[in-house]
Amino acid sequence: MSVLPPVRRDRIIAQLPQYFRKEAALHTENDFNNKVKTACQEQRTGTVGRFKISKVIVVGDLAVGKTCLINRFCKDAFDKNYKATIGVDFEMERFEVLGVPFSLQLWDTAGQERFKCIASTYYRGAQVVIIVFDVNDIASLGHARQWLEDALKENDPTSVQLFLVGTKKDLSSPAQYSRIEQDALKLAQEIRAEYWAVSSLTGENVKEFFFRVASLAFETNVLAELEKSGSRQIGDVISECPNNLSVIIKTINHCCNLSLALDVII
Ligand SMILES: Nc1nc2c(ncn2[C@@H]2O[C@H](COP(=O)(O)OP(=O)(O)OP(=O)(O)O)[C@@H](O)[C@H]2O)c(=O)[nH]1
Repeated sequence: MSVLPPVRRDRIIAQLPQYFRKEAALHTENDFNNKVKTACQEQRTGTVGRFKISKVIVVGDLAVGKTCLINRFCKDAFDKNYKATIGVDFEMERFEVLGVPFSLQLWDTAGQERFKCIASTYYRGAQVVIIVFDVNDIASLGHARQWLEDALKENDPTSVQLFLVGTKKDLSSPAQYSRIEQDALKLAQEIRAEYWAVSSLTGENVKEFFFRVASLAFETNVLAELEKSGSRQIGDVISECPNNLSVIIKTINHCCNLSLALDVII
């Protein structure tokens, strides 16, 4: 029996949320993968839905707005006073995707240099890396590659899903914003990240962004589970082969000619 309360109604995802910019999206499908949808309908999602929690790390320069981004989504709160994160902090967020429970563990890490070595010890095991920069501070975008490199040192680069997120959109004029967006899109394409721009002050795009993160992480996890169970089936067949082969060989030995043996086997 589950002791957890039901998932909040505003954390239920029934449709794949769309990307922010087509040119820097992890994928551009309009809907969840068909195999994933079928697996969810048939309740064949393996560990996803029972034990699976995806680890998400949020990294980026100091004061770019990592804590505010997480707090806007998880607590619907915004604090205009800056309080540096010391080391790390984390929030759990529960979703229901295509009827299946799914949780994200959101790790808020410190951007300040002196706390970086504590924070980096928590990078390991991340399935999603969110690199945050301030759209009003081009230097913070320039440092994104270094944050990525540090995060990937602790993780398998081929299995991590990357997001590049520009914050504080409310502080930037449309002209200023569109200039930095060009650079951000270019970088996102180069590092194969999905690009988003948000404001934690107004809440613009914050929920959409985290719904997209949860959905893509969920989809990847279910596909991995399906692959695992598929290779298990092939493995089972292979492990049965020696038996089948020995039956065939024995049958051939007992029959006086090959065509008779084949008749018996088939
Ligand atoms: N106007 C505006 N201010 C923001 C926004 N997001 C964050 N801020 C402000 O930026 C400052 C830094 O925000 P934090 O979320 O604490 O930054 P951080 O990246 O977590 O900082 P570290 O913990 O030091 O790494 C705070 O004063 C916030 O109020 C936003 O979307 N709009």
